[in-house]
Amino acid sequence: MIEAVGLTKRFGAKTAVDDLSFQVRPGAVTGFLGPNGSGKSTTMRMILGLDRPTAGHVTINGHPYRSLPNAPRLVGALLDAKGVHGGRTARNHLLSLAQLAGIPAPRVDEVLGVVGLRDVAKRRTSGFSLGMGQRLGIAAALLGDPQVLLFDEPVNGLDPEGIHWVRNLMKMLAAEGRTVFVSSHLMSEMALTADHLIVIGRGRLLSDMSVKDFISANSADFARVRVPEDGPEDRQKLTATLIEAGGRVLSEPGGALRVTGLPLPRISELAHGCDVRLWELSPHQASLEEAYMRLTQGLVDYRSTEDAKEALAEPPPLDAYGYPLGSAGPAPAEPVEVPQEGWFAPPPPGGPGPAGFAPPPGGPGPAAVPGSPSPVGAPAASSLAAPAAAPAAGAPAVETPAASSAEPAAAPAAGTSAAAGAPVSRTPAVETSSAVAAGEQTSKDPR
Ligand SMILES: Nc1ncnc2c1ncn2[C@@H]1O[C@H](COP(=O)(O)OP(=O)(O)OP(=O)(O)O)[C@@H](O)[C@H]1O
Repeated sequence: MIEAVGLTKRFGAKTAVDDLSFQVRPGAVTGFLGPNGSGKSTTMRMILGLDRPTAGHVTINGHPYRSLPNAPRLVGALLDAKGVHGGRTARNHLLSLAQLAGIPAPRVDEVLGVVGLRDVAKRRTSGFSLGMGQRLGIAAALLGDPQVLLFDEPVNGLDPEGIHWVRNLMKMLAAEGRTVFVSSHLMSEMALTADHLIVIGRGRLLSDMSVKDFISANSADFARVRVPEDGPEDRQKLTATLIEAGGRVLSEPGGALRVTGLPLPRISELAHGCDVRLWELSPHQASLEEAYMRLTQGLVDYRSTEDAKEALAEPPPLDAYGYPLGSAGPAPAEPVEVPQEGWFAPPPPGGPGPAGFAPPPGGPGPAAVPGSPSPVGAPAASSLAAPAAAPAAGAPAVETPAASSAEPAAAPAAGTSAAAGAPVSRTPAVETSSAVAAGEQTSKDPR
């Protein structure tokens, strides 16, 4: 089990990880989600002893990584698939890691087979594609047959077959009782792979719950209602009736109505009562992506300039459910259009989130992006506070090499699977432990 308590990391004035406490339990795949720059990699690096926490601590099976007896056999990690020495063959790369960790050579061939790289085992890694590099990184993580596995964006660059393979691998590792902690930006993939989610935003914990609970806590189920296309007046009549009965009605691009607040049988009765035929009445649940976007949309640091322009728009006044005022007004009413971003999720019943699910202090909280429904009282136009075009300006001084040397001098057992994920051998001549920490330290984009 991985346990973080009050974990905090500051880089100069920048707080990358802020008082984070969570547990990652064995026997499940735990997804680690958060917008770009929210502190996922930094958290993983602290778990692996590659960054020293400014405050708090994190342990694996009760010990800090650096105090673990036989760490390479207990913990495996993929942090940066590009962190391999391009002049070496895949097999030699793994062999060197295995030797450093006291792992017998036959295991190298075994993991090469597991990740599907046996045929290219004798090729130099400099010629590897992104996907092949990912597979090699995963092989390195698996080398010690560890009980605890960390993967930072493992499906990056993989083709659909590769993504499917990683999904099954993660599930299989968890089913064997291992602790699997995996970060990803691919929500659809996370929805299929993870059992549990830890979501952070600007370094702070936003959510720690099962995927199912996360979706229902951050979005509402809705009914899709479709009337015959030749009856616009029927659509209007039904909309007015549904709103009058207490429903919330949004209009989807294809002409269907998205209804929340009324159970399906009630919608059916109301339609019958106002003599409107239905072509569709179906229950729907928001996707993980929609629920995630709803939770984190106010906490995104880096946004496209188009979105930034959008942020200049005045948000519409909203009612207590987070819908634009007027959508629940007296009949006749036109349904309000579903926002077109493609990720709109209706807010959960009763407010912006579950009890105890508070947005970080000072943060805009969920649903604060103008143009999309948000709960009353949520600070608006938060993205103005974090201009997309100037991430570097907002970033504090990147930790200098001198400052980096304040990091633990000895990296976690070089040659462990964890170190394998780091650029251990980026420079052929420099393969010392401290090079691992220093190399990783500077490998991040100075965002
Ligand atoms: N060595 C460093 N020096 C200064 N700032 C850093 C350093 N490493 C990370 N940061 C900053 O800390 C914040 C968190 O970065 P981190 O890489 O942990 O985020 P992330 O969630 O992994 O992002 P992504 O999803 O883009 O990989 C960012 O603002 C980043 O710029």
